[in-house]
Amino acid sequence: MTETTLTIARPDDWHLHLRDGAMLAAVLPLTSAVFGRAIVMPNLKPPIRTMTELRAYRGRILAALPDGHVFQPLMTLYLTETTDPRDIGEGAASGELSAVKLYPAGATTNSDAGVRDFAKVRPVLEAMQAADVPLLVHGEVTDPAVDIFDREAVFIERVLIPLRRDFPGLRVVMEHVTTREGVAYVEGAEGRIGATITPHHLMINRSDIFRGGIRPHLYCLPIAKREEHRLALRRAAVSGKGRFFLGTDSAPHPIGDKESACGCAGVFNAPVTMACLAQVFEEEGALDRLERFASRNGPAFYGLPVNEDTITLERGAPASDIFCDVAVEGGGVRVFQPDAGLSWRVRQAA
Ligand SMILES: NC(=O)N[C@@H](CC(=O)O)C(=O)O
Ligand SMILES: [Zn+2]
Ligand SMILES: [Zn+2]
Repeated sequence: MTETTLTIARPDDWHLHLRDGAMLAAVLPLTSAVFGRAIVMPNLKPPIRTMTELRAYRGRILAALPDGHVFQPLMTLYLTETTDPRDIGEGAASGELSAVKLYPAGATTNSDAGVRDFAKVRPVLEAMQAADVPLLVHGEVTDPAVDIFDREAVFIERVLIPLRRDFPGLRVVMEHVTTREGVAYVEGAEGRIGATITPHHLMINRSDIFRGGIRPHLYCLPIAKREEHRLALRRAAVSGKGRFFLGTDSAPHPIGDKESACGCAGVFNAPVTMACLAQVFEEEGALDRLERFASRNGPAFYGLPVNEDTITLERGAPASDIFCDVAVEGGGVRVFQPDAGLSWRVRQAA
């Protein structure tokens, strides 16, 4: 008999963009209705570079939480060539700093303040290794000579392997892994490494971005790759292996910024993440391993307890308005919509 409901420990999102201001207020409730915690990305304009900025941003997130939502934002600092190593020690000691994010300068949305010269951030990486603060990497090289579809694999060879050799005790997460090479590296590497996987990279390949015309709402970075890579990501996600866990990379942008002559990168999936995952895990015959991917492996990697309460997924079409644009002053945000539709939904509290 096929299951019609699935109850799992409340999931967490280990890679989320909440933005700020009106956008934060519009998108946060869609995450906090379902997820217990999220690693909040620091690529605001300007980015979150100091513990003072981090505390203020955390306060704005908590202030934007709807009544009745129990949600813990786990805060990150944006690594720059001028990051103060003392901020790392202070943030780790107080428990306010969950991780530090490395954006190679120019790699993605709001990454201009990122790292160009890795020698300049060595003292910060040393402080992180000493205080056991994880380094989260946007793993793409920015060398324009490297083809966009190869940038993740080249990053592993040119940046990640040497960096981990120099800092063998540093905990590292390859964020939004998109390739067979990324999966193979994370599976085989020694030491403490994990990888987040997004729902959209489990559902689309690069051809989908151009199916019937150019579809800017499927454009994100790292860009979706060939089908063989999507299948490798699926195998990793459903494997149950502790190194792979959910990071939605839900990245809202105003529709006008995506539907543009130079559209920006990011897929907004927060309202449909768990329905998408139930679909993927069912297709893979692995619904029994969804809880590990979404609720257990992440806390284990970050050294946190699994959430004590649960959510229930049920078979059935999601509410008809789930794909409606999310209203934000100055223009809406388009929700990720798989072509095949969705046949699971999160049960709403009675
Ligand atoms: N993933 C994306 O395409 N965009 C993210 C940045 C990022 O995670 O690289 C964003 O902030 O919009
Ligand atoms: Zn990224
Ligand atoms: Zn991201």
